[in-house]
Amino acid sequence: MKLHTLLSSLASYTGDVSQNPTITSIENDNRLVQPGSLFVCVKGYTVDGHDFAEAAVASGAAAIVAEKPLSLSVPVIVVKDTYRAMAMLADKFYEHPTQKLKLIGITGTNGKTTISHLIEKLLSDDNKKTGLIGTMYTKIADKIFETKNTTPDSVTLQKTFHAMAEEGVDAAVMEVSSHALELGRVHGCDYDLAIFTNLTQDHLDFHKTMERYKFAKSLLFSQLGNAYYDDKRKYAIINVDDEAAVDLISYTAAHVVTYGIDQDADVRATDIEITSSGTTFMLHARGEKLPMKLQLVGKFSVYNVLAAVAAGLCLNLKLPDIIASLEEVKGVSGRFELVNEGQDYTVIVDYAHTPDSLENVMKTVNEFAKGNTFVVVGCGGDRDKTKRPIMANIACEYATYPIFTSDNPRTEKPEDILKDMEAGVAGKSYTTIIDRKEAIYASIKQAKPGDVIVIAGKGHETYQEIGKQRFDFDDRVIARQAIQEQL
Ligand SMILES: CC(=O)N[C@H]1[C@@H](OP(=O)(O)OP(=O)(O)OC[C@H]2O[C@@H](n3ccc(=O)[nH]c3=O)[C@H](O)[C@@H]2O)O[C@H](CO)[C@@H](O)[C@@H]1O[C@H](C)C(=O)N[C@@H](C)C(=O)N[C@H](CCC(=O)O)C(=O)O
Ligand SMILES: Nc1ncnc2c1ncn2[C@@H]1O[C@H](COP(=O)(O)OP(=O)(O)OP(=O)(O)O)[C@@H](O)[C@H]1O
Ligand SMILES: N[C@H](CCC[C@H](N)C(=O)O)C(=O)O
Ligand SMILES: [Mg+2]
Repeated sequence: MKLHTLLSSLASYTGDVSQNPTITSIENDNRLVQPGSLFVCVKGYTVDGHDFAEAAVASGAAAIVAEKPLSLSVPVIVVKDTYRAMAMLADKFYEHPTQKLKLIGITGTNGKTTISHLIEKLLSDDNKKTGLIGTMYTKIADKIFETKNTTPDSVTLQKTFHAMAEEGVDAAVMEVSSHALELGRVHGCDYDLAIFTNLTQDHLDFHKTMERYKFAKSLLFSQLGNAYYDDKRKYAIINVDDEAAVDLISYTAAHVVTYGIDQDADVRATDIEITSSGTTFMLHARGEKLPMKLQLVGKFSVYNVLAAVAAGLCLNLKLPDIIASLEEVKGVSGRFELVNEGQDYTVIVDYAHTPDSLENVMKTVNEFAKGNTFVVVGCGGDRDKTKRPIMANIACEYATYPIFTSDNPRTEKPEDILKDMEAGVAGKSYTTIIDRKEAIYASIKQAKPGDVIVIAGKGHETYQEIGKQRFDFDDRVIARQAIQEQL
């Protein structure tokens, strides 16, 4: 694409654009620049991309987008905000890919990965070709690609949508993290449905206050737009049991569909019954009242299913088909995943890494545990420190035997993270075992018939990040080994 054509996506810029080179790709990392690339200089949290502009030109960059004039041999286009400009340029370069498919965005503290998989199942059961972008991977039809972030940067994102459109994908479902919203990674995405799960404490290291965190989430709903044409309706699907709902509804001009359990809602569950193997409830939607029998466990799973039902209805699927598809779902990898080697106690690996998710999971297991409960839990390094004592407190409140251990310490000292956790539970009874493998083994060695062990925080992760290195580590594999050694 010619530079001038690409620049038509920007509302304003300065700089000498007398040359009009052909642009072959957009990059924000100089190490990926090829001859003909447009290099966008982004001020990051670690380094400033402007410092790599010269290196980008040396690698063949045909033009630079920056926030200040730079003296270089190629055109330098100066904009106020390179994050925002990069998203617009990427959308243009990849020919507005999100206008070529249905796009469903899910935001909220917990439940995004789960709901995205539920909706993908609804769509593929309706014979649609699907795409998925989220914490575990990016999926284009049947092909799976590794991802670094839950929501990638805008160039990777638009490139992925372009690949989806080329592959003939009908609908893409994606997790939209609050970081992505705050950093404008999703500017330029044309969403058809936006879903809000819940807002509870996480990521305060990044957003600083809950108000600011809520504001970031709200950006998805203000971005949704207000097209009311019958073939391009926009829907905001909102959990009304969460107190942020009122604000989020006020930010959108799209159609609003609510879901909930405690409050009256367009899609609602009543008469919920939870066992260790599933959940039943009555589903109320569009004037109908139908029973549902899930293989997923817990009240939080009912919320996720209600969000998926609401999405299915907005996508014009039939209620009986939606119910049949969702009743088939056995679970999502690392979310309330049972490790069953025939032992007479229950072992659950779950991705709870926030206070709210830990509390939900522990409340759920307490509803069916016949014996004692254990929780093996840690907190991630280089992340919100204020959630550490709260999570420790929840562990002590809901488990008979809380065991504190390491999650992904990253560049922090594991001992320091554990000290932050312990600060929340002075005088309470708990055990601390720094090594996660030893902690898992300790819980399994002590388990008696009827007990429930929850191994929380890492779910599907197959690594442990210590320092800047990732080591092979899978809670499910370790738990299985430990159980077998006891049998
Ligand atoms: C705080 C944050 O979001 N950081 C993201 C950010 O990194 P950064 O600001 O540190 O980037 P940087 O290293 O300073 O580099 C600045 C610029 O210089 C460029 N550069 C850098 C070095 C070089 O040699 N050459 C070069 O050109 C970089 O490509 C970049 O454009 O930009 C990177 C590239 O897009 C992201 O991968 C990175 O996410 C890091 C890995 C991260 O941990 N992010 C987390 C906090 C995050 O975003 N999490 C959310 C939510 C998860 C959830 O739902 O719970 C997510 O969406 O994943
Ligand atoms: N609707 C929900 N409400 C509260 N907790 C939930 C809900 N759904 C799932 N959880 C809990 O949160 C954990 C993470 O779920 P999931 O991966 O679906 O959320 P996420 O929003 O994608 O998380 P992340 O921000 O890490 O991407 C689960 O393992 C479970 O403990
Ligand atoms: N997307 C979340 C995942 C946290 C998972 C947990 N195991 C941790 O490392 O803190 C984050 O990056 O904050
Ligand atoms: Mg996720």
